[in-house]
Amino acid sequence: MENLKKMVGVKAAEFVKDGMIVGLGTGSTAAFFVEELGRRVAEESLQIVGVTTSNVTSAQARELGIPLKSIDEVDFVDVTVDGADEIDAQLNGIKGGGAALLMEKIVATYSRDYIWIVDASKMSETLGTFKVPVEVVPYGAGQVFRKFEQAGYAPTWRENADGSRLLTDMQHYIIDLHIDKITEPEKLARKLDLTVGVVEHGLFNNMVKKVIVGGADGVDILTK
Ligand SMILES: O=C(CO)[C@H](O)[C@H](O)COP(=O)(O)O
Repeated sequence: MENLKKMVGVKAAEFVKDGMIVGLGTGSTAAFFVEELGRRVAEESLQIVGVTTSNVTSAQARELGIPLKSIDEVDFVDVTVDGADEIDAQLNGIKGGGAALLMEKIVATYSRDYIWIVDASKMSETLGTFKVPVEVVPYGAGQVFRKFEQAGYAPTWRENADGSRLLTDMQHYIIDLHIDKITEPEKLARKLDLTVGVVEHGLFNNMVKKVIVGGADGVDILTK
């Protein structure tokens, strides 16, 4: 599995050229992409500026010597490469397994090209195998949780290893929704968008342009 993640991370780095502003995703797969960019910065004098999607990725990029800017310091991002938790046949996806969905969605929104890198186990016909993370402001979060219970979404709080409630980099909570088959991801996204207290959710519908999938037979590139 680690080999597959590395393979797609290195492949995605081929889309990064000198002078680009690059969105740096979050997670174990995106970390291989960032690592490869760091190698090229050090060994090949690759000139790029990174815009990161989490504190963890910022720390990794700094360690590797990749120059960084915030999303507000750039006009746009040339290309963002990120992982995903589940992708359906139409290339809609669920993200946020690493609790970075808000920053990830903001950076993706201002990116001219947006690429996901995954191993083949993340691909499915219909979304729903993975939980849908929803980022909520702490004030009134219990009310939002109850609303999700009443809607039949079987919500759970995202917690740290010690059982305390996880706070995102943006100081919000995550409520995970367990919905079996999400046949209409756009309808669900609209409902979540309209829920007061919800900052963002992990449904990334119609956003990605390319998916690089690593499997036993090598790398496959799916485009939209
Ligand atoms: O959305 C994310 C973080 O919020 C990650 O991209 C997603 O969870 C995939 O991570 P990994 O590559 O470790 O499986």
